[in-house]
Amino acid sequence: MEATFWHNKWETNEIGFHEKDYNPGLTRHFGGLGLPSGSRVFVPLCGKTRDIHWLLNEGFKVVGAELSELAVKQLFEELKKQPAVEDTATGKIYTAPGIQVFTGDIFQLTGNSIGRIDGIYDRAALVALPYAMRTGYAELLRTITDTVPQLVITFTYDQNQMDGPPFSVPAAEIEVLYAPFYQLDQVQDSEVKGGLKGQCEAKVNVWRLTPKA
Ligand SMILES: C[S@@+](CC[C@H](N)C(=O)[O-])C[C@H]1O[C@@H](n2cnc3c(N)ncnc32)[C@H](O)[C@@H]1O
Repeated sequence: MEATFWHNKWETNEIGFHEKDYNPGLTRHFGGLGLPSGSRVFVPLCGKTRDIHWLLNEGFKVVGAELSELAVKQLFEELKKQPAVEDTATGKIYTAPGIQVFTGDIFQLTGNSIGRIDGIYDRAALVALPYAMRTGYAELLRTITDTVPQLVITFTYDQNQMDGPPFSVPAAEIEVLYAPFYQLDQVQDSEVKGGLKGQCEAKVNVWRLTPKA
């Protein structure tokens, strides 16, 4: 998707992807990554997800990446945290105790810029990207985080019935993207109640990715 697509979504408040409650896949399965409290968790394409509140409450440190500065401002307001804002060549960095969010295109990030990462939480990030971008995205995550454990939440549905985002990312694609580097465990495979966007039958899948030794 073009950046303008997402900026427009935030400006018009068409953010149906934003969940009011913590994602059940996160609360049920994040512990399975085995990350100790205090670990730095990368949340790519983070929007203003409430899941960041949960991670912080659980004692994790959060590093986010988000294109829309409007989303990032709302995130900090809702967290009731006053950020320090630093201007860099690739975008602004919002920082407050326990959290740092990089605004701008995630593909501009490097391992040096984000620092050490211990785990990744991907909800509505991989599935937000069209097929042509997903290989580059998976490679980017591995490169800038040194192949750390991930919890990845995806949807599967008949892509002929509906356009993304969110896109359908079937198990076979998860295997192509991640199996060379990770042991894959599908820890949840459940129906989306009422269908995706109320339009088509879909499943929500939660994947635990454990780095291969
Ligand atoms: C479907 S939303 C999911 C947001 C969040 N993960 C959640 O669960 O609510 C995808 C988000 O990715 C952001 N985004 C899209 N392309 C991006 C890019 N290239 N770099 C950084 N953020 C991007 C959008 O602005 C949007 O907030």
